[in-house]
This record gives sequence, structure tokens and C-alpha cells, in this order.
Amino acid sequence: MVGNTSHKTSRKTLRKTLRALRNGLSDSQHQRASLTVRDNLLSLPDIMSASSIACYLPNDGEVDLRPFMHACWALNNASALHTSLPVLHPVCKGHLLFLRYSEKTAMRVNKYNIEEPILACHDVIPTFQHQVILMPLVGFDANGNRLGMGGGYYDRTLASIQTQTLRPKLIGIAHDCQQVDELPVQPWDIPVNAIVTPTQQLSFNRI
Ligand SMILES: Nc1nc2c(c(=O)[nH]1)N(C=O)[C@@H](CNc1ccc(C(=O)N[C@@H](CCC(=O)O)C(=O)O)cc1)CN2
Ligand SMILES: Nc1ncnc2c1ncn2[C@@H]1O[C@H](COP(=O)(O)OP(=O)(O)OP(=O)(O)O)[C@@H](O)[C@H]1O
Repeated sequence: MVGNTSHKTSRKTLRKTLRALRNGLSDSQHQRASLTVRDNLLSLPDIMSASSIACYLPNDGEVDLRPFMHACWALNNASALHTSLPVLHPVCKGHLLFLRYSEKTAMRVNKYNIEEPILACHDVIPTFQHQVILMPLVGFDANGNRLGMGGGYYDRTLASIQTQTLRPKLIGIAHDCQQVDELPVQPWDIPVNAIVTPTQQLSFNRI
């Protein structure tokens, strides 16, 4: 665990350190992480009862959710379980849309070189209509505070649904090496309900 994480340690420095750690994992560590996270997710009642789950495609050494998405698609033959991916909002800068994603989805590359579905209105799944949003974490602590890539995309997008009573469960996904003692928290940070890593399933009581 990265130790020296007082509030004085800037988020920028932490991001750099934690991104280097996950990018330093070997191919076999990445493959194992991806499969154990898949299995851990499939053991969660919130996942098994969901009909729409927002995922992401791996970037910058993140845990690869593609095996999990394949498992969801296999389940979708028996139950109605759909996966979506984040797309940079074309109008509302700094926000995300979530678009339905399957093996047949036409894709393009966004400004961060991450593949995303080509925008088609009928494929948009409104954020609040997801039961679960799986969020890529750069860092996390044992209180469920999270650090992302620094764009504020998830924070802005999720801020608009915080007042709703029925809102998606936010599950952060990370490698174990991304845990820190204590993250410096900002007023706009939206904490997660749970965190899944290859070896941990943390859950947090939130109102
Ligand atoms: N897989 C994945 N998809 C995602 C996210 C993510 O964190 N992971 N996002 C979560 O928000 C959104 C994209 N946000 C991102 C924000 C910054 C960078 C990034 O690489 N920033 C560079 C600077 C690039 C530049 O300014 O041109 C860097 O920090 O090195 C990437 C994605 C939507 N899709
Ligand atoms: N709800 C919001 N409204 C306006 N600006 C926001 C909001 N949330 C975050 N921001 C802005 O986004 C910037 C990046 O935020 P932060 O450092 O929390 O990124 P992050 O941890 O990568 O978040 P995310 O994973 O949500 O992209 C901050 O400078 C902040 O001003």
C-alpha cells in the first residue's frame, strides 16, 4: 500500500505514482486480475440482479473488464442483462453519456485514445437507469474515497443524480496496488458504494 498519503500529498503526485504502479504489473498479473475481478463481480447480488451495468474498456493499465462483459453477455441469453460504456459527452463538456455495448457495437476512438461506441441516440442508456456503474479507479482508500484520471468526468456526471432515491450502485474497480492509507477528499468527490479488487470486496454504507 502506498503509505505517505497525508492531505499534503497532492492528488497529482498520487495519480502519477499509482498509474506507474498499475502500468508496472506484468501481463500475467493483468490477466489474473481481470479473471478474479470477473469472478468477484459475478458473486455479488447487486450484479446478478442488475439489468444495466456500466463498464469501461481498459486504458492505462486498468483492470480489464472484457471477461466480465463476456460473462454478462452469456447471461443475457437467459436474463435481460445489458452492458454499457462511457462516451465523452459531445455537448456537455466534462460529462459522460453511457451507451449500450455488445460485440456488434460500432466503435470509434476518443481524444484519450480510448474506444467508445459511436454516438447513436437509441443506444443511450440514461445514467439513472443503470443499477450498477463500474468505475475505473486510479486510487482508493478503505473509506471508499476514490481518485480517477483527473478529468472529473464521473464526478460531474454522477453529481446530477445524487438527489435521486433510486440511483445506481457505484462499484470502483482497481488493482490491489492502487490502495492508499487515506485519500485527500475534495468537496465534489462522489464516493463509491463498494470496491472490488482481485483480493478484496469492500462495501460502504451510504445514505
Ligand atoms: N477506461 C476508461 N475509460 C474512461 C475513463 C477512464 O478513466 N478509464 N474516464 C474517466 O474519467 C473517461 C475518460 N477520462 C480520461 C481522463 C484523462 C485521461 C488521460 O489520459 N489524461 C492524460 C492527459 C491527456 C490530455 O490531456 O490530452 C494524462 O493524465 O496523462 C484519460 C481518460 C471516460 N472513459
Ligand atoms: N461536480 C462537478 N462540477 C464541476 N466541476 C467538477 C465537478 N467534479 C469535479 N470537477 C472538476 O474536475 C476536476 C477533476 O476532478 P478530480 O480531481 O476529482 O478528478 P477525478 O478523481 O479524476 O474524477 P473522475 O474520476 O470523476 O474523473 C477538478 O478540478 C474539479 O474542479
